[in-house]
Amino acid sequence: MIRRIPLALLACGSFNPITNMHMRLFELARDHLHQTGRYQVTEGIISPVNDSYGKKGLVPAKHRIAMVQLALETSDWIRVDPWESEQDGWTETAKVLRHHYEKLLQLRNESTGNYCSKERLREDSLSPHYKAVPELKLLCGADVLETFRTPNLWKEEHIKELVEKFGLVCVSRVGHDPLQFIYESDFLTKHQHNIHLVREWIQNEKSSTHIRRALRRGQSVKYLVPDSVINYIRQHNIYTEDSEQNNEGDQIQPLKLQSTQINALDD
Ligand SMILES: Nc1ncnc2c1ncn2[C@@H]1O[C@H](COP(=O)(O)OP(=O)(O)OP(=O)(O)O)[C@@H](O)[C@H]1O
Ligand SMILES: NC(=O)c1ccc[n+]([C@@H]2O[C@H](COP(=O)(O)O)[C@@H](O)[C@H]2O)c1
Ligand SMILES: [Zn+2]
Repeated sequence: MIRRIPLALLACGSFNPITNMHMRLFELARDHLHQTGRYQVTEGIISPVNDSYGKKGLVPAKHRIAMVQLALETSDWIRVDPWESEQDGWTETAKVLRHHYEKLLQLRNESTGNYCSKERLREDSLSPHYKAVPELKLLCGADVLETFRTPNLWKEEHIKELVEKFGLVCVSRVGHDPLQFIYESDFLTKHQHNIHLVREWIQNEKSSTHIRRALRRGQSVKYLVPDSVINYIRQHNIYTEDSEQNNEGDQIQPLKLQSTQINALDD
C-alpha cells in the first residue's frame, strides 16, 4: 500500500468579505491533490489578514473572521484561524506558514508520543502506527503568484521559502496566465514541481471588490456569498461608502516596510 502524504492547505488574504469562490478554491485544490495519488488533504485553513495590512476598504478582522466562520458552517474540513489577525501588526506570509507548520508538527508529535527522531521515523515507517511528516502548502489564486514580480512586495528569501520549502497550490483566475508567468522565471521553472496549478474550468470572476461594490449600490449578492454572510453584513451594516474609504491613499504594509528599509539604506 502506498501511503499518502498528509497535507494541509493555508489560504491567506483579506477575505473582505469571503465569497463562495474562496471556498471553491479549497474544493478544487483538494480534488486536484487527491488525483495526484500522493496526498491526503487533512484540513484547510483560512487566515484573514491583520487590520494593519492597509488595503483600501478593509473592514475590521473581527467582522471578516465572523463572516468566514458563518460561511464555513457547512464545511467539515475548512476552518478559519485568527492567529494572523491577532498579531500586533501585519505578518509576512512566509512567517504565517512557519507558524502553522509548527502547529502541525506539534500536533503530529503529540499524537505519536513525542518520540519522533528522524532515525526512529525511518525505522518505523513500515509500522501501521507510522505517521508521515505532514506538508503545508499555500493555496492562492493566480493573481497572487503574479505579485511575486511586483517590486518590493515580497522578499526574495520568502519567495524561495514559499516555493522550495512549503510549495504552492495555485488556482487559475481570469486574466492571469500562471504557466507563462512560471515560464518567464528561471527560479519558478526550476521549482515547478512544487507549484501545483489547478485549472478552474467553470470560470467566473467573482471577487470581494465586486461584492463590496454591489453592496454599496444596494444590488443583490445572493448566490455569490452565503446567505448567513449576507445577513451578517446587513445586521452590522459593514460595507458602506465610509468603509470603502478605510486606508484610502495608504500604501499596503509590505510596500511601506520595504520603502522604510530602502530609505534607511540610503541614509
Ligand atoms: N475568482 C477567483 N479565482 C481564483 N482565485 C481567487 C478568486 N477570488 C479570490 N481568489 C484567491 O483567494 C485568495 C484571497 O483573496 P482576496 O481576499 O484578495 O479575495 P479577492 O476576491 O481577490 O478580493 P479583492 O477583490 O479584495 O482583491 C487569494 O489567493 C486570491 O487569489
Ligand atoms: N511579502 C509578503 O509576505 C506579502 C506581500 C504581499 C501580500 N501578502 C499577502 O498576500 C495576501 C494578499 O491579499 P490581498 O490579495 O487581499 O491583498 C495577504 O494575505 C497578504 O498578507 C504577503
Ligand atoms: Zn485579491
